[in-house]
Amino acid sequence: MTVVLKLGGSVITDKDRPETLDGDALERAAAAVASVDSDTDLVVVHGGGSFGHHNASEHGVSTTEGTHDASAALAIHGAMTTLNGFVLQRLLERDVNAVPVHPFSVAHRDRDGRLSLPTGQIRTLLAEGFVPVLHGDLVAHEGAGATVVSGDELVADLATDLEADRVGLCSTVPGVLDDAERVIDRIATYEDVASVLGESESTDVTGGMAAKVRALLALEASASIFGLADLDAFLAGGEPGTTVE
Ligand SMILES: Nc1ncnc2c1ncn2[C@@H]1O[C@H](COP(=O)(O)OP(=O)(O)OP(=O)(O)O)[C@@H](O)[C@H]1O
Ligand SMILES: C=C(C)CCOP(=O)(O)O
Repeated sequence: MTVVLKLGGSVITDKDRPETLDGDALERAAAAVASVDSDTDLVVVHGGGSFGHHNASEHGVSTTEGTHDASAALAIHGAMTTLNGFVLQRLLERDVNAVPVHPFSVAHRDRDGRLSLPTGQIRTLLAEGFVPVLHGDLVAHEGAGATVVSGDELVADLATDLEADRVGLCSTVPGVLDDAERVIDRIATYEDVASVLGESESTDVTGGMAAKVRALLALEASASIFGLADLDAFLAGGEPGTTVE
């Protein structure tokens, strides 16, 4: 069983305060990840939250607007590796065999923005009993310098390439909400939800919920979007929150 799990940056950080961790939430997420049985091949991806988005926004960098300035690139990538260090540390404290995989070092986009993410190292790490931990990052982008890649995009690529059985996005909301703030149970087409989908309420250069749903609709496997309270339920095999088919 292969599971790809994204821990939303908005969950594990305080998204409104630059470079501030939500230690309690990260602790809860780490405890949930530690409960996954060792037969499961688990890949964790985390987003940026208040690490990465603020830096990217300050430098005018997004998934389509790039930079050729190495110090800007280092500021954005550095914020993400700092957060990655905190995530790894919390996972290791819970005896999760977590190791980092930094997309900036391995992935790239072509001129049309199409992402290539090699997965040989991830497959090998999984086979050797590790839990690879990737994160939203910068990637080399032909003709644009370096642009942002969101954790959601990485999840979609990984899920396809690794033929994941289950895909989960743990966010700060309990699922995709309708205009009465109720969790929508299932989404089959973008048109079903286009009118209620918005961007993130905080600084977010990668498109918030709308981009998430688009990325998940493109997948073969069905995927769940849920809140931290439902992370245990998802990892235990349930389908909490919103299922994107
Ligand atoms: N219809 C909707 N239902 C739920 N959330 C929505 C909706 N429309 C917009 N949003 C926004 O999308 C946000 C979730 O997307 P966001 O990208 O911030 O989450 P994340 O993946 O957890 O964080 P990050 O991108 O930092 O990793 C919610 O906090 C909310 O502000
Ligand atoms: C802003 C950067 C560098 C990464 C964003 O990743 P996301 O939070 O998954 O959208």
